[in-house]
Amino acid sequence: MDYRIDVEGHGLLYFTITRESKRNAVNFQVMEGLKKAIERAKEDDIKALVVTGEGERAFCSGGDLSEFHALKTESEAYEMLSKMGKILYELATLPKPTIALINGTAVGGGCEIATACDFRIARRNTKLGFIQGSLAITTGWGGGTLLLERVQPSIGLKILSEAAVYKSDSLHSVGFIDQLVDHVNKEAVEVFLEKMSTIHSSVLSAYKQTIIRKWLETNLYTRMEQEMRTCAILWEREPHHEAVAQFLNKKKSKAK
Ligand SMILES: CC[C@@H](C(=O)O)C(=O)SCCNC(=O)CCNC(=O)[C@H](O)C(C)(C)COP(=O)(O)OP(=O)(O)OC[C@H]1O[C@@H](n2cnc3c(N)ncnc32)[C@H](O)[C@@H]1OP(=O)(O)O
Repeated sequence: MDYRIDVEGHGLLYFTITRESKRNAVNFQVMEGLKKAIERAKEDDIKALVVTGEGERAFCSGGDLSEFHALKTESEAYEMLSKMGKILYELATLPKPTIALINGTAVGGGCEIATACDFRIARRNTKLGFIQGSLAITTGWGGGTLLLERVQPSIGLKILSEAAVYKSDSLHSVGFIDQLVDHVNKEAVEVFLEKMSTIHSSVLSAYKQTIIRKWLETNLYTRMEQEMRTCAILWEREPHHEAVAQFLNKKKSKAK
């Protein structure tokens, strides 16, 4: 199984990607798992959903390039991108607090998953980057649109356009990371939620609904879907296939 769903004390539901050797890259099984976790999190006994990755090296390295490299055309790419895009929209609009517990490197779609959560707790000095630009594509799971909802637009646009890898500390200073910690563990989540957990869940849900209402009025899903379409167009083009081949060839030459 490429993921785990655990319910911890205090009604916290943890979704963990368990593909440490692949830096917790997202394949179709992980997508299905995240969808299940979101459905489970809607039940009354769950107060908050936490998304994380197994091990200390990576939170998530984005889409599994060895698996998704087989998708060549715009429509093949759109099918995959929109599948995950819909899941990230569901995650963003879950009427309960959601937290990305960033235990290690988060790049590409890994940053999109983190952005779909309400809050981000990250290990100090961890690397994060919306690196899609370096693969000649844009964000494709709706995470670029969500980033522009989370941080000041000029900062979000700079982060997306540079396609660079930043330290968690610098993304904390621009408000993308909510809490830096030395040790990424369940205690860090409990400390972060300490005050919130004393508040009745109907109040937390009502506050979350205020942001969801704004997103409904500003057609968030339509904007995310436009991002998926744009990414699919770029995906089909040669520069993207060349960039992915370069990553996969590096892997082959490392193995020699
Ligand atoms: C597809 C959706 C799209 C979106 O809409 O957002 C994206 O997500 S695009 C972005 C895709 N992701 C990437 O380009 C990241 C690729 N990975 C890396 O740059 C690095 O692996 C890392 C994440 C910075 C970690 O570096 P390091 O700790 O040095 O590990 P290795 O590079 O040696 O990787 C170990 C192992 O894991 C495999 N791996 C890592 N990331 C992916 C991935 N995204 N897809 C598939 N496989 C991945 C890597 O190939 C190594 O495998 P082995 O050689 O078999 O050990």
